[in-house]
Amino acid sequence: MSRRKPLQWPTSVQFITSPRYHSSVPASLRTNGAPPSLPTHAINVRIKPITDTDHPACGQYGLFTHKKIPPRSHIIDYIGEVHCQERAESDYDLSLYRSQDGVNVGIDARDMGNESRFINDYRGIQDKPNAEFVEYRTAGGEMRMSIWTKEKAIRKGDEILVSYGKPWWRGRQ
Ligand SMILES: C[S@@+](CC[C@H](N)C(=O)[O-])C[C@H]1O[C@@H](n2cnc3c(N)ncnc32)[C@H](O)[C@@H]1O
Repeated sequence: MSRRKPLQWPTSVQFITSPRYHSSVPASLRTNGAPPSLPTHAINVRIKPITDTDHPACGQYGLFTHKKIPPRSHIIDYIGEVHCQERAESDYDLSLYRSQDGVNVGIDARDMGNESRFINDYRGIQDKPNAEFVEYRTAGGEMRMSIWTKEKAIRKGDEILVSYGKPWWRGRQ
């Protein structure tokens, strides 16, 4: 489905609404073209610049709710370039899965992605994350990473915050 670019979308990043496969991904690990079972985009979120000087990502962007999102609800899929490379230099790369034959598959939203690439880590902002990553498989068998609210609703206007995990931060020390 084609969609208009969200407000605040950076010109240097391609806005995409379905995963792109890098040539490093073997055909056996690619989509079979079946549609996703969950929407890959979110209508209840907005990308906003962070101007609060107490926020550790001040000067960057974050993703905020535009409407209250109930507990245990799908917010958005993490969409980007699916690859089987080492991309330690990308701050937008997350691990999707490790195949049975030991191939690591990642999703890198540095150069292309959707609104989910603006979700910050909770550290230094809130006591705990209000959202979490959840892996799932589409009806066609394609692995996806999605972001869901946790046990509490996220209020309208709040920043969506996940945990990137300790290894992510260790890799940047
Ligand atoms: C996936 S991006 C998140 C979106 C980013 N803020 C932006 O505007 O593009 C990850 C980067 O956001 C920043 N970031 C996210 N959470 C942070 C936090 N809790 N403290 C400091 N920086 C954070 C770091 O620069 C990190 O490399």
